[in-house]
Amino acid sequence: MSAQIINGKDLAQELRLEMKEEVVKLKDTGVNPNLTVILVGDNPASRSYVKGKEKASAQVGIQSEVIELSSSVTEEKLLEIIHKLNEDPSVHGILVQLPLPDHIHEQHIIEAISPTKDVDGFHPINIGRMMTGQDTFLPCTPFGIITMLKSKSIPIAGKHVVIIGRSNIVGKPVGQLLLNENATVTHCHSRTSNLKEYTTKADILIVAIGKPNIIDKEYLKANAVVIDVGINRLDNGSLTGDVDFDSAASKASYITPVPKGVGPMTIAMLLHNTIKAAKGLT
Ligand SMILES: Nc1nc(=O)c2c([nH]1)NC[C@@H]1CN(c3ccc(C(=O)N[C@@H](CCC(=O)O)C(=O)O)cc3)C=[N+]21
Repeated sequence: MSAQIINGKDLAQELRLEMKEEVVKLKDTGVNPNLTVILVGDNPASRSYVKGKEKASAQVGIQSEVIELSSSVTEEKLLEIIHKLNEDPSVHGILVQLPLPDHIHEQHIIEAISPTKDVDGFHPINIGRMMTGQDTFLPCTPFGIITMLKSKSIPIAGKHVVIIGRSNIVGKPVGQLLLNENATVTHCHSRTSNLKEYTTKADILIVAIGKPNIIDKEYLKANAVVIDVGINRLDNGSLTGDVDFDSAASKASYITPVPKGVGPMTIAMLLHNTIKAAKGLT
């Protein structure tokens, strides 16, 4: 193995310690940062992510509330709850855990959250601000990825970044953020023909496919930086990424593991956004 591991768990811990001090100062000014999470239904994965958010919030002194709703809740009822939270000055950040049940239109929910409390960075206003390079809430996973690259002083400007995946929460925004950092960005996806032709030209490869261990060293250029955004739960209960870690690590210069990679950074950036919201900065 030759690659250096970018440990997101350790970096997230460092960031939480810094944020903890910031929260102490905020509290001295009479502001108690609050993140309210809405969890609909009882998908075990969603529940476990929400637990992670609660634990991380507690560590930095952010008050977190979880509103649990039955999977049969109506869209109307969910919208009503969001409107109340929008009006509540003690709530700084609102996060509706995705995915939602099929009878609820995700986009209606995302657009109902006040852009000033949208700590996920999913509201079209905040996406538009991100696209035009303005200060706003950045989507947590892309923001976490950029923070990991910067933590190792990995150059971005002028580098060729290839992204596999085009979701609204990872693939599209991470490309935009890296473009803002002056990278040359290529987006690949399920309809890309001859994927390897692109990935083997990547200085930085970001993998967000959702299939366990499918990207190995054959897809890499020598000394590439590999960021694995996949979170796949295997039948034996273990968690694995989209990248075949051992194979890729033998050829890459830097690589993120799963677990302890991008996941914990996503949560750290959510806390960052909540503090930003509590300061009233957007
Ligand atoms: N509105 C919304 N915002 C989200 O940010 C959001 C969401 N919905 N829905 C689900 C996805 C997924 N997600 C993760 C966050 C942390 C870990 C994480 O910390 N993972 C640990 C392992 C956790 C474990 O062991 O289960 C790790 O990779 O080391 C994973 C996944 C946030 N999401």
